[in-house]
Amino acid sequence: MPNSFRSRLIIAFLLILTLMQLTTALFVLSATQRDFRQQQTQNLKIGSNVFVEMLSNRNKQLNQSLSLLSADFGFKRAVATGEQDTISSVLANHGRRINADAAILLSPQGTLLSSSLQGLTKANIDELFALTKNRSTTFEIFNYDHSSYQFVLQPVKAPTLIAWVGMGFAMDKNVADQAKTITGIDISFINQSADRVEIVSTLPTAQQQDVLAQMDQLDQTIDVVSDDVPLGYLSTTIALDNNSDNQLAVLHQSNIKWQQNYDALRNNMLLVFAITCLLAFMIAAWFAGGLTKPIYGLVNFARKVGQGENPPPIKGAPAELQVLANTLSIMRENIESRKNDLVYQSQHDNLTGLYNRVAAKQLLSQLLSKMHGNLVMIDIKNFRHLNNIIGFANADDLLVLFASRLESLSPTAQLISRLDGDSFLLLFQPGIDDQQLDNYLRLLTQPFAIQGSKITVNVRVGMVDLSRGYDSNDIDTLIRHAEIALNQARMESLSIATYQQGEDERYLRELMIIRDLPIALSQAQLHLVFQPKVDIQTNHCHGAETLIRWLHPELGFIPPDEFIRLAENSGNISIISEWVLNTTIKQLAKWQQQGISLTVAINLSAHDLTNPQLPLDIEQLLISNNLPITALSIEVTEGAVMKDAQTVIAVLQQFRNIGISIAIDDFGTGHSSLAYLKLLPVNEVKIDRSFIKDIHTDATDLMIVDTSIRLIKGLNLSVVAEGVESAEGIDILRKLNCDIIQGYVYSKPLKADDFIVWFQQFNQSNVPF
Ligand SMILES: Nc1nc2c(ncn2[C@@H]2O[C@H](COP(=O)(O)OP(=O)(O)OP(=O)(O)O)[C@@H](O)[C@H]2O)c(=O)[nH]1
Repeated sequence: MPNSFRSRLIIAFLLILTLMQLTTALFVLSATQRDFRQQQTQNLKIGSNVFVEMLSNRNKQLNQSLSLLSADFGFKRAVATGEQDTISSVLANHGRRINADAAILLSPQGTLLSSSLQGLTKANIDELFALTKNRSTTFEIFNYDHSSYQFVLQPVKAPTLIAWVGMGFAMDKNVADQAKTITGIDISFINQSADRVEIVSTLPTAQQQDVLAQMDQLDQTIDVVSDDVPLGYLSTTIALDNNSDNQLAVLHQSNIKWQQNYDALRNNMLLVFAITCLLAFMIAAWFAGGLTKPIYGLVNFARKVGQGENPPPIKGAPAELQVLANTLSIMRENIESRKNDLVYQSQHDNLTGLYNRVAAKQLLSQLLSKMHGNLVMIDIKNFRHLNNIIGFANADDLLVLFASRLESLSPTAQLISRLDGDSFLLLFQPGIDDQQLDNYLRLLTQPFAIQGSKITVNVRVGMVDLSRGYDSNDIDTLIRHAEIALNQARMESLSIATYQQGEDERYLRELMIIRDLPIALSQAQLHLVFQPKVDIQTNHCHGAETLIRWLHPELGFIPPDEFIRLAENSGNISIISEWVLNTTIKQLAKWQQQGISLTVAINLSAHDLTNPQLPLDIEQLLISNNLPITALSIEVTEGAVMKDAQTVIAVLQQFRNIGISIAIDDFGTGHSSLAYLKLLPVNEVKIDRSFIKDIHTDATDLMIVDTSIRLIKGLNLSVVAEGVESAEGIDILRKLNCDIIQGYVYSKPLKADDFIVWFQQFNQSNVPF
């Protein structure tokens, strides 16, 4: 079945038409057939009546002729006198006059007196009398010698009955032809007896035989018509004698003419049918073409809409299709607009309307064809805190104002995007110089009016110089470099940091260190070493400073400064301090059990020093390990104290109160002043190695250390010199009245077991340096 609408329409049209035509033809042909048959039957009936009438007329003719004969005086005398010649002559003359085929004279008793029929028997004569006596039809047929005769018998009276005279016509071919001439219908006379059947007919010989062969199909009721006896004829039968069915007249109405008419009608109808079909096909094709053209137009229209095109409106289409096309157009517009919305949303930040990270990356890859300018990442400092203070909704408003200010400031950035939270990425081409950036940031951080209040924000900036060479495949690298720079600014508390070559590797290393630190603790990659602290006045070692070491499986030895700084920045320092504290105490307890008493100093970070609970926890730990409070001392850097001096001093005071000794580490390297020392509850000050290591050669260092020792001593604090590497150094420091020395000159930091061996040997030998 073809698929196209047009073909289906044509087929449907033709099917309907064919069905209608076939139905009509069926009705017409069957009505015609019925009508023709009725006409045939009617013809047959009329023919039968005419035929019967014809026989009746002939009967009358016979009667009249016999009446004249029996009234004829000469004839009566001849009969009465028995004049045989006269009788024969009169009978012959009379018979000839009416063309009778048979003439007989019988005595009143039935004896044959004269006859034109040879061999007439007594039985024949009895049959004739019987016919005459039982006369009931308008004619009587006498069967003689396998032939039928229409026969009439009348009495001859003078005045009494003197004889019977009879005459008859043979039912022969002439009669049949006559009847056919009058009725136009073929006729057959059939005479059947026990031994033979005779037929006289107007039909051709072949059909005559067919009739005889089909005798059993003939119904002898006059009104009943038999079909196809013989083939191509309707036949009706008239029984000629009353008593038997031996003599029949069968009328045959040929239906050839009717069949020809019928065939002609059928053929004409077929012709009309064919022509109508052809015409119908042409009309259907034309009509379907007209009907489907706008539909195909619509299909094309829909296809183009489906391909995302905007096709022109369909012209000349019916209103319904026009509505459909318009609906499709509207649908396309809606889809387009929704797609645009989606594209916009996928590229823009919902809150500020700036480009988002995805769009920023795409745009950067396009804009980076010009290899110059600066990529600037701006982050609002402590935005989390600000969120908490002014509330999320107000912080949102602030971000919106911040974003629109970014767009309004000069120099105008080619790309302004919000990467996430409080982080923005800007591309300046052809670059922004330091002064312009300072100015830009100054204007950017002007107070924002939020709910009637003025909110000031501080920002930090990570910057990348694009002239270093990035291409469109390096966008992720480029953004990471900006993040590294920003992170550096965050770590180093700078406002602006610019990415330097190589920082990427450092950044990755640092990320790895930060990531691996917690694992390192649980997998025992960290261990403690102990560096002796020797009292140079007594030449005795009372204790050591414990230092942490990390042997990373991939990076190897990681300097403690590096990972401690990273742990501090990443907020992991407390887990290191906790580990150091626990491990040291465990080691001290072990030594204690071995009868070795000494004081080990641990380093605490700025973060640890803001925990007011720490001194009590440490005290508790010492007690629970049966260690004296003097077993542990703490070292803190100037920097750690300065970060939050008030809180730290309070915590230090607690340490002091419970009897834990406190040392200020790396003295001289920070920006603290001696004035602070006075306020700090410390016992000891450690002069940084940078002043000590060259003390025997560098007069300035000597002078600084001398002055420092004097001042520290003036505050009643012990002095520790770090990084002493030579015996001269010891001598000088001893002369300068330094109390304790820590350095390679005695020992580098040692693992616990090595340290304790060194410790015992040193104190036993007690050899002065
Ligand atoms: N109001 C608001 N806050 C957001 C939005 N997106 C992220 N934030 C918040 O922004 C803060 C960003 O935190 P951080 O990246 O630690 O930023 P910070 O507090 O400025 O920290 P530093 O950058 O180190 O100074 C988090 O508290 C987020 O919940 C936002 O759309 N609206």
